Amino acid sequence: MNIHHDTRPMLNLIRLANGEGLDLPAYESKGAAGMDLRAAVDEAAPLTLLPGKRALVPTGFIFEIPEGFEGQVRPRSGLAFKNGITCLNSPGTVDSDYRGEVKVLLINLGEEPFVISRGMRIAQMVIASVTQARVAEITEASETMRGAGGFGSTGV
Ligand SMILES: O=c1ccn([C@H]2C[C@H](O)[C@@H](COP(=O)(O)OP(=O)(O)OP(=O)(O)O)O2)c(=O)[nH]1
Ligand SMILES: [Mg+2]
Repeated sequence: MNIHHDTRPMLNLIRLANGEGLDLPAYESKGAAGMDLRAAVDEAAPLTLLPGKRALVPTGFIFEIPEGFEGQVRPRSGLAFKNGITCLNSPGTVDSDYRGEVKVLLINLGEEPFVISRGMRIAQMVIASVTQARVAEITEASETMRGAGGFGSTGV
């Protein structure tokens, strides 16, 4: 018998009151890296983001990111290209121990007001594995060819 076992990490979601009726965050194509996040703004009160302004937009869900992973909140290129809408803290970091509502910090870098209505796909979240390092203070760094050269030291 052929047993198909889904080995993908499990992402548990808790729907909050403001997420009532919203589609679950979802991968919009088979190979999509990120799941689209929807705006959990009030149906009767869309959010207007004026040029140059920012807003923390709720998603309506608590994400239980599995241990050893993070959620990266990234802009959608279509909104960035067409409307100048991006994530100010891109990529946003959702820690695996965070138990608050995931929110998206959007900024309008465009020239027109942008209206965010309920259910609009405003950003995407990529689940990525994380390595935590141990930290040790030392007095001398090991020698390398590069040394302290950086910020364009190798030329263009
Ligand atoms: O785009 C984002 C970024 C962060 N968060 C939540 C989840 C994350 O685990 C928490 C803290 O984020 P971060 O560490 O980036 O912010 P901070 O300014 O360092 O806050 P804190 O002191 O709470 O860590 O805020 C979001 O919901 N969306
Ligand atoms: Mg932090």
